[in-house]
Amino acid sequence: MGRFKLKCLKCGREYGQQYRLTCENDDSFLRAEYFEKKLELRNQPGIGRFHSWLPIQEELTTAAGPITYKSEALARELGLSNLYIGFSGYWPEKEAFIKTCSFKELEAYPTMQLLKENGEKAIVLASAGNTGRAFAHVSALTGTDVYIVVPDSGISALWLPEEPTASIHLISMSPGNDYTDAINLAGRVAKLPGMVPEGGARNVARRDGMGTVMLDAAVTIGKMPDHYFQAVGSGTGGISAWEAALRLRADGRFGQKLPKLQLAQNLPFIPMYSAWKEKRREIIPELDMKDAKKQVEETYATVLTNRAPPYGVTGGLYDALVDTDGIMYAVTREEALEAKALFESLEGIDILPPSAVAAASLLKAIETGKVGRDENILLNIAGGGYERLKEDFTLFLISPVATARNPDVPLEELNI
Ligand SMILES: Cc1ncc(COP(=O)(O)O)c(C=O)c1O
Repeated sequence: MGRFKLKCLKCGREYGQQYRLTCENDDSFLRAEYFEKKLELRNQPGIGRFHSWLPIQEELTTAAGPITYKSEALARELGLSNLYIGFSGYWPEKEAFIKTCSFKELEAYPTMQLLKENGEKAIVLASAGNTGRAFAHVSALTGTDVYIVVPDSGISALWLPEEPTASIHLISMSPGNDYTDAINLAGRVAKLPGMVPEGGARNVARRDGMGTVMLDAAVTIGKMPDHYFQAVGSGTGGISAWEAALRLRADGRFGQKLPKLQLAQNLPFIPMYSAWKEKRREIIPELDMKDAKKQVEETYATVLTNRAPPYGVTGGLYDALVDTDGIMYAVTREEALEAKALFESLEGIDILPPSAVAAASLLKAIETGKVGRDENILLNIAGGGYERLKEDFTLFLISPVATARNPDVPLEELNI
């Protein structure tokens, strides 16, 4: 028996339960409509708790999942009385067991499960680093084949807390290619027979997996937070938080006001910030990311550099920002580094660069009066605990099976 249907957000066309990324009529997002309208927590240790709103049949049993806790030290320092930290990473003392250290693992488990339930064999994705690591880890655990295309800047992020398996096929790109080049090459590889494109933000399993950060926060706090802080590159996490909030609102037990999305990009690469500042649905490359490749190279949090984010598409980040009366921030490298040091010294766990950008945006929001001292604030620390993980695990680098010169190389050359 099915648990959900897919619905096109533009034309309303409905599809049954399947691995589908697009509507046949238009380019809008599809959204999962679950038959369970109330969130009913399952007795699982991690993300599987939120089975009600994950697009899969079988419950996930992994210990990896989002955790939420109320900050004391950072909250005191910032003068906030209800600051909650959503932490996706490794921090066993807080029961956080995401061993690839980012919320991308929350996307990977339901996506790979949905793939399996639909009888598909191999999935193809592009990654700036963290997503690839997450999918490689789940591939190592499940044996499902993954083809991961990563730009040179992301290769050092492709490590695992276990020995890599033959099911992981890593394709690197030579220097000069960025994340968007990796997306373009992955798109071509995905057209080979037997391959399924992962789909990025179009993949409902990815979005609803990431949405569990908001669900966990609402369950922990007892209601939806007033504000949601996250650093964005594609914006998928922001879209996911919004969609999760829509479901929580319809549930009725978690409040009726949608959390205000407060999202950050890292200077100098800030296309969505730049477009949203003018309330434009379109990103205009000449205005919003002039000299994009150079900007990308200069950006501290490299995973936040997507040149083709799902911003203007129906159901994308622009719609999420409009619906939640959202705000975007542009954060400098120095601001991020300062916020990282502050967070780590007060909260006692190391965090990844994008999380530092998110923390810096919270500091800006306080300075400019964009949050009230007593409001419920959710700071999504979407990646962290890497240093903590190294204390407990040996890490293994994944070796590429091929290196591509550019996104247009003949695929035979890659020998995959
Ligand atoms: C730790 C972390 N935070 C934030 C992001 C941005 O995610 P998105 O823009 O897809 O929401 C990423 C992307 O890789 C990430 O790895």
